[in-house]
Amino acid sequence: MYIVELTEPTNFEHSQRPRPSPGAEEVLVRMNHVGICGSDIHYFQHGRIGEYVVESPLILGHESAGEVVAVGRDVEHLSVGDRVALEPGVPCGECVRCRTGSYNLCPEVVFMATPPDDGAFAEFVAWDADFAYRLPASVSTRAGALCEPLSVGIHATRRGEIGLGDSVLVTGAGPIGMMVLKAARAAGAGDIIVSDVVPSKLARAEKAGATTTVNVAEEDLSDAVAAATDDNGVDIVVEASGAAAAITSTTDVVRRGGTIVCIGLTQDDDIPISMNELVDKELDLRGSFRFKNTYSDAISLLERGAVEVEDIIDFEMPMNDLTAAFERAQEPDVIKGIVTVDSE
Ligand SMILES: NC(=O)c1ccc[n+]([C@@H]2O[C@H](COP(=O)([O-])OP(=O)(O)OC[C@H]3O[C@@H](n4cnc5c(N)ncnc54)[C@H](O)[C@@H]3O)[C@@H](O)[C@H]2O)c1
Ligand SMILES: C[C@@H](O)[C@H](N)C(=O)O
Repeated sequence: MYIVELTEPTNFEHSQRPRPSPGAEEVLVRMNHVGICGSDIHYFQHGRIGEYVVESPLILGHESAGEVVAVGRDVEHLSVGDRVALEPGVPCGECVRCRTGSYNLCPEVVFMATPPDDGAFAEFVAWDADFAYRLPASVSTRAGALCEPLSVGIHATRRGEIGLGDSVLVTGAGPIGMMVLKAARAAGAGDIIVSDVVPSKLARAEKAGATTTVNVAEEDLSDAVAAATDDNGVDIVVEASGAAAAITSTTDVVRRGGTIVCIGLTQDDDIPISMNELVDKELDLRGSFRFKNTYSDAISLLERGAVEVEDIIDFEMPMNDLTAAFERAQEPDVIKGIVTVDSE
């Protein structure tokens, strides 16, 4: 089968590998669409993210969907021909985190495109059938691939307990911030303010339902949030930029008794947060890591038309042009690039 591997920073090699056979509890999926995520780009540029280092050739890509072409003997809920979205992390199922319902925190998880685990820029992927979700006829494999970032948005929305009428600030209108915006809207949030530094992204956030947008390169975030909330601050801030300034501002722009959810990962771990505001305003500060139990809900939201995801896509390019696709995905206006997987 045709695969593309990252062999060293900025170098993809196109090659062939034997087609895998599905294990008893696996399905073999012929990939159709794979999204390019910021973490793929980071591995492509630097060959590492923190302690995760690409030490041997690695297949990137973890936002994926395709068609089942073979099923293992113990798989009953999927059949050849089903179109599926693949949840990219398969937890061990046995550790205390898995057994207590937080499988997204399993330290033994096999997560696509996180060294040493291969991802989905491959013609075929054999995957645990419990983490392959059938797509209804109305949901494309393009949208199925985007169930992954949508899942990040759903999980953060749940971490923030965002509900009916809540006012929300989402910092960052990249793919993750856009998915938080969409999940928060679907959860019934009221005013949703979105900040970024790229005007075209803010325009797209507005089109996707942001009630206020703030270009923090030109406007003061605190002033803009105060103006939009009668000086109260928002009920919930979801930090989805990883930018130090945005992280530091969270305690200022949230209301007394409000909640801050941090999704953004940063290059610099040493970012100031006001402890006095945290205590005096009695804030809840919560991390949000990947997702759990989100895929079925993501697919249901898509099927019912409660959430649209394809509007974040800027371009689609074939896997045999993967380097060009990764270069294009780094352009400042781009939110999401999708790769179509064909035989070479
Ligand atoms: N916790 C998780 O499970 C998880 C999952 C995926 C991504 N992430 C992290 O979430 C963050 C967002 O991911 P992404 O793929 O959307 O990244 P991205 O880089 O595509 O988007 C970040 C956006 O933030 C904007 N930005 C820059 N400075 C800003 C500022 N001061 N205020 C507001 N916006 C600003 C950028 O212009 C960009 O549009 C990254 O840090 C990523 O590593 C975390
Ligand atoms: C969750 C996923 O999108 C993220 N890039 C990760 O590797 O954790």
